[in-house]
Amino acid sequence: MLTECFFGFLVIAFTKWIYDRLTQKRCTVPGPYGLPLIGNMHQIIKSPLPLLEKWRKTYGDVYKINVAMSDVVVVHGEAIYEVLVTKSDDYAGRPPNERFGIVNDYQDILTRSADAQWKDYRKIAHQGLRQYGTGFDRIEQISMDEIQDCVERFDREDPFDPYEDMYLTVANIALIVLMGERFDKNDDMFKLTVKVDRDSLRVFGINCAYMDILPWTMNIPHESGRIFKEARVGMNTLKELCVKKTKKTFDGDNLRGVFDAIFKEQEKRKNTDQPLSDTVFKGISLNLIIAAIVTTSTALKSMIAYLLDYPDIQEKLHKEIDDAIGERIPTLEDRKRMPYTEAFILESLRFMSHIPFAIPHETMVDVTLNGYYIPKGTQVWTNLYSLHHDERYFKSREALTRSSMGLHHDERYFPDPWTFKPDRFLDDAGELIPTDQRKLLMPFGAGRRVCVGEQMARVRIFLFMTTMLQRYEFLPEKPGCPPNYDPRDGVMGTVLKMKDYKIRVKKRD
Ligand code: HEM
Repeated sequence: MLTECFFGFLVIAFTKWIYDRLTQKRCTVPGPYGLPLIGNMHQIIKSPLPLLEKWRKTYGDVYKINVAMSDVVVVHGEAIYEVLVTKSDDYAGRPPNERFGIVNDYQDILTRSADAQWKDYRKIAHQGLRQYGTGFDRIEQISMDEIQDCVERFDREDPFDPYEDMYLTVANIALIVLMGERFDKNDDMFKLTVKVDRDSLRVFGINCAYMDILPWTMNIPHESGRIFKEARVGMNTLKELCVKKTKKTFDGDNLRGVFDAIFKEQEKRKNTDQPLSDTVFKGISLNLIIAAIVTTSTALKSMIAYLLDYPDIQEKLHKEIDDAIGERIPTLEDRKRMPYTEAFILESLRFMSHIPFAIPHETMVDVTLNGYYIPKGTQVWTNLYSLHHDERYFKSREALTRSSMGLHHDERYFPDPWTFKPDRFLDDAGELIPTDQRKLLMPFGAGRRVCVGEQMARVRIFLFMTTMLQRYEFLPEKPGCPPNYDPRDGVMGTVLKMKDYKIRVKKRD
């Protein structure tokens, strides 16, 4: 029966493929040939980053591959700026793939194409996050307690892997910010959050992309199918729990976190012509949880690794912290007076580019990009990883500034985009170069679909890093042997991570 279904599916899929090719106005973007049905999927599953770079060199900044029977236009270089920023509206769709559907049936921010509802969902999330940024002093206090506890646990003699501790701390901080509550690591809510986060990472990785064309494989008993099922059940339970718990304990005079702010908005909209349904509330809640944890914790993991190889950079960070903060607890206000630390964070986000292709976009109308015709409904990947290591822009501060201002950018300097160099984001006076001069740095994406949690992530990273560096000097497990933090050797899943490593710490006087 299973075999018959499979062959039945192949015949239908093949007929559709032929039909599409004969009837549609074709995308004129060039690209490598793939196999029937699976396209180039078998090639990119193994190590997509170097392969996409190879194709860029062959076909140019805009080329087409085929993944799971869909054309995917891959964009590199400054064309990314056109896709994400200058013609943002035209590219602000999301492909309606099967895996996206399990998040909340497209009734959420992350997976929904840009329409009036999506705009409204983003507004609701922003309102909540903004209130947190300005109003919730208590949250800052509890988050800092959580970070301090984590940093306290680093006080060990033996070498240790800092990641798990940081990951759990970031997860708890996300829950504090969103729900206004600090959870015990053994609390069911906390354990479920961590499980959903880890399962979704596996489900949305490139090696589960085949489920988009073979959705029935989600239901057959095999390893990925099992994870998929667990992820779906976990997500449903978690979002249900978040909304139920928020409503049950809500006190309008004492907003505890972002979900309270969203619930308040829901109450306000009751009996209006724009109500906020529980389904959407759940979708937004789940988005904010799953997007917040692994991104921020993997970023912290790489940041510590760079310090181990660059004692001089670590020394500059220590000095800035000593001068600007001293021994008191770091605060958000300190960021303004700490350009070197900010440059270090920007360079770290550039260097690893943790979400290498952003999240897939889709064209909302027929478009022309670099002279090629791309029909409405085509999937588009913006290769931020490649952009952030593109020698045309990241070889020197001058090149970055010039290209960001739209001036010529094709001179060849010595290649150093693979060198970790916070100074590239500082001017001659040691101040952070203005945002409009680093437009091609887009670790959070840009334009209409820019990351909703950018500010929250940057604040968390700043507070975490300054608290750790205030207390310790970070050293490699074996003197003179820092871990391999080269992104080209990173582990590629939904996010790009470096491999695990151990550190030693020395308490600072
Ligand atoms: C270092 C941490 C983070 C990085 C590097 C990061 C990066 C990104 C990127 C590249 C995108 C895709 C943009 C696009 O589709 O073009 C994105 C989207 C998103 N991020 Fe983040 N993110 C981080 C942290 C967070 C946090 C803390 C939250 C929530 C509190 C969050 C919530 C979201 C949401 C909801 C979207 C979807 C936006 C949309 O589809 O309109 N992210 N992020």
